[in-house]
Amino acid sequence: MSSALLRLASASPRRLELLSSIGFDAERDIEVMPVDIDETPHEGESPEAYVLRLALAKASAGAETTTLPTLGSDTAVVVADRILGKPTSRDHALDMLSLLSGRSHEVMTAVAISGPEGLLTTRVTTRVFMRHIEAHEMAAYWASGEPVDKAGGYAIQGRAALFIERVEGSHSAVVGLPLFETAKLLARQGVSLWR
Ligand SMILES: Cc1cn([C@H]2C[C@H](O)[C@@H](COP(=O)(O)OP(=O)(O)OP(=O)(O)O)O2)c(=O)[nH]c1=O
Repeated sequence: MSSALLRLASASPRRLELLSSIGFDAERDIEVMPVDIDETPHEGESPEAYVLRLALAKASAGAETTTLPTLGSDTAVVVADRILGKPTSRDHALDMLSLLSGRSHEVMTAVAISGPEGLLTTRVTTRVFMRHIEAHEMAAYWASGEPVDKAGGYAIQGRAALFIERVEGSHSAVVGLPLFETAKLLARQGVSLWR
């Protein structure tokens, strides 16, 4: 019988790593079950509503086949009211980096956790300040392979740290899961980190 404490409805290796970093055993405590949902924003949907809707959809879909508390999350990069998803091509990635270069933007991450208390949610917005990125740096960054599966086409936990002057808010939320807020929700659902 599985002794897992939590189902993670996510294909993101970052979310699993983040949960491991606060004391979960990735193999024993977490059952990973990615769910496939349509991530297209609705017409006129605000970025705040968008990330919350997707986190709820992931948690709900993941919870259908388990009695374990189930976590779904979504991260979006938002600049000038535009939601930047994951780049679909080199040009798309370079366009995104050009938009982000030399200014600040917001990263919104929503988390939904189902469990005995029903569906609990939280949303964290973090401001990320990027320096100007030269065209040759953007090209080299794309060639590194890092932007591919990242919202906004960059990874703060990787080489994009070279471009990021500072962050106001939650660093872990930018990587994919706001750990402080997530641990509070988990505790409310009866998932304790201190065993
Ligand atoms: C901005 C940023 C995003 N990301 C990643 C986190 C997420 O994995 C991804 C945002 O896409 P999401 O759609 O939130 O997540 P996902 O598709 O990877 O996984 P799932 O939907 O199955 O949970 O971008 C970083 O790793 N570093 C960063 O600095």
